[in-house]
Amino acid sequence: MRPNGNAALLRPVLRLVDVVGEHRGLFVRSTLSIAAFQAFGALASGLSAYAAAVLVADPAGTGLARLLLIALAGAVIAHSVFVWAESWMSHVLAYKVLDALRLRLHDAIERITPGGMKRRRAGEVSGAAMADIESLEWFYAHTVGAAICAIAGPLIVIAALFALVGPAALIALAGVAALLAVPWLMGPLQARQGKAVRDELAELKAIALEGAEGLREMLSLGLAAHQRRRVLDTTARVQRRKRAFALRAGAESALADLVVAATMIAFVVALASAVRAGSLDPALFPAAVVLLAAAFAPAAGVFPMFQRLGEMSAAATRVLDVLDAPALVADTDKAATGPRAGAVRFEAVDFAYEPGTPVLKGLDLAIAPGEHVALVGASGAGKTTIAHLLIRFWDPVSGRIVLDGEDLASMRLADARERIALIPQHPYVFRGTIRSNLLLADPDATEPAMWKALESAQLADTVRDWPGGLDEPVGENGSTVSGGQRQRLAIAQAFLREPDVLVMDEAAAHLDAVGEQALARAVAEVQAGRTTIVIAHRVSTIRHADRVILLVDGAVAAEGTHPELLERSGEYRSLLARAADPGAAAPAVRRTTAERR
Ligand SMILES: Nc1ncnc2c1ncn2[C@@H]1O[C@H](COP(=O)(O)OP(=O)(O)OP(=O)(O)O)[C@@H](O)[C@H]1O
Repeated sequence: MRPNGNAALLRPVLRLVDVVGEHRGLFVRSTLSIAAFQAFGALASGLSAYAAAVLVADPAGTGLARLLLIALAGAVIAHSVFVWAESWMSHVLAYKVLDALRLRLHDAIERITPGGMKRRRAGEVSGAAMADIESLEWFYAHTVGAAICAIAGPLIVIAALFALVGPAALIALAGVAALLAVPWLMGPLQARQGKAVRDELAELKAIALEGAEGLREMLSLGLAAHQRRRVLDTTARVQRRKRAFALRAGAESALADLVVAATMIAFVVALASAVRAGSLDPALFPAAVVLLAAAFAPAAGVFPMFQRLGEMSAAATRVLDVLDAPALVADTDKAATGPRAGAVRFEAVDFAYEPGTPVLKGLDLAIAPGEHVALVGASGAGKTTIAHLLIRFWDPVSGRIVLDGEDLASMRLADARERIALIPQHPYVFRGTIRSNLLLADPDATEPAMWKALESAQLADTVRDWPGGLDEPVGENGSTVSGGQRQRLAIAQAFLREPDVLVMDEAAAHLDAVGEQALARAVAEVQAGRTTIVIAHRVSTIRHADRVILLVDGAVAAEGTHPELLERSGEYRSLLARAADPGAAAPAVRRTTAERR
């Protein structure tokens, strides 16, 4: 066992406990309700046993027996009322805790931007957002109160036992302490085994996902049998880990049962000798035994919490990992006030993703309002980086980017991203319909405005031909729309958003001739009257640009119109030659950023 194993497991869990503190009143009421129903439950058990003993001695049921039965009825009703109250309050609390945790996580994800996600797989983050938050909600809203009562409840019952039977109650105290010690001592082992199960399950999930996503490649490479073996081997490992976990959990339960039985026997023996010695009223004997069982009940209830402590700790660590991630770009409250023309200037911009590996080196670039610029350069030259700096996924290490005379880094993030829009190579299409995706760009867009945007994006005819029209479902991440349609849908969204500056990473993948023409027309429409920076992969786009900027190693190597560059720059000519004849290209030229990620 690692020293302080449980303390280390509890630390991340306790760091988030303030989500309950935000609703202290509700938490206290819910915990008091747990204590109350446990106390009334114990009282009802004790009273029924005592009443039974009294009735045995006085079958007519007069005097004390009648009083005891009335008190018993009262205790049972109070128990039920508090069970109901606790269930109601803990659900309200659960909802509020869930709300608070989701909000914190959402704010953190937004704050750290895709830049901060680079070492985190999207699945890990969404896992933290969904599954981890759900399990933490269970813990904070339903378990922390129960854990407090697991200590407080037995102490109250033992105090009552002490009043009834004297020092024999110390046996109960020792028994409850031993019962709580079982999961506490086993905690670190349980956490290690739980982690092993989760790791193997994650591996199995990844293999299964890979099998589904890479099915075509797997079949064409004849790897189906290999994939089946991987799934079976990992399943076997998962089962082995689960078996070890179950064996330990079973041993834990058996040990707990032994502790309860040993305590019970010692207690009964002690009470029996007290009755024999005449120091205990025999009528109290059954009630005391029943109360001992009632003292164990809340302590046993804390077992599931201990059994999930490792899981809770891992969940809290993953959530904290996201919450603690530093913001890569600082937001301000300052609303942009200046004119909105779409003039962009890079002033001596240096940028590096990793210290010591510069990507942009003293980049100077001035783009006039309404100008159409094509950014070209070999793979890795820094084109996508420029796009990402413009929408502030990162800020420059030094130098500045100026939009209409204002430093982008001092602008409110929401303003900057309203004024500069990015259409990536593979725009994300959200689950829903064409309409719901368009409404994301402008929630107030009217139907005619949506059709107009689709017309301009050369997508209206396609959407009209679909049976659902605007309400055609687009499947998960737009699985039912083609690459070209996806970009045109993003262009339609850009029409609805009306940004001052549009940055577009042109699709590098081969489109069919019709799709290519439609996309070119859509691009031409969306560029009209708007500053546009296109990361260009097609000579047709480059040819139509007002200015072509050739990037080499994060700096401008040449700029001018396409014919000018053809004439002046040997580097430009060889880049175009490589693009026209990919067979001759160095591998780096052909692999795009999207493919590398
Ligand atoms: N998130 C990142 N973390 C670390 N390095 C990165 C990251 N993104 C890009 N780079 C590196 O920065 C350099 C510039 O990349 P960038 O994506 O801007 O090039 P690019 O010109 O757009 O290339 P492509 O045409 O292949 O898309 C490359 O060396 C790349 O490996």
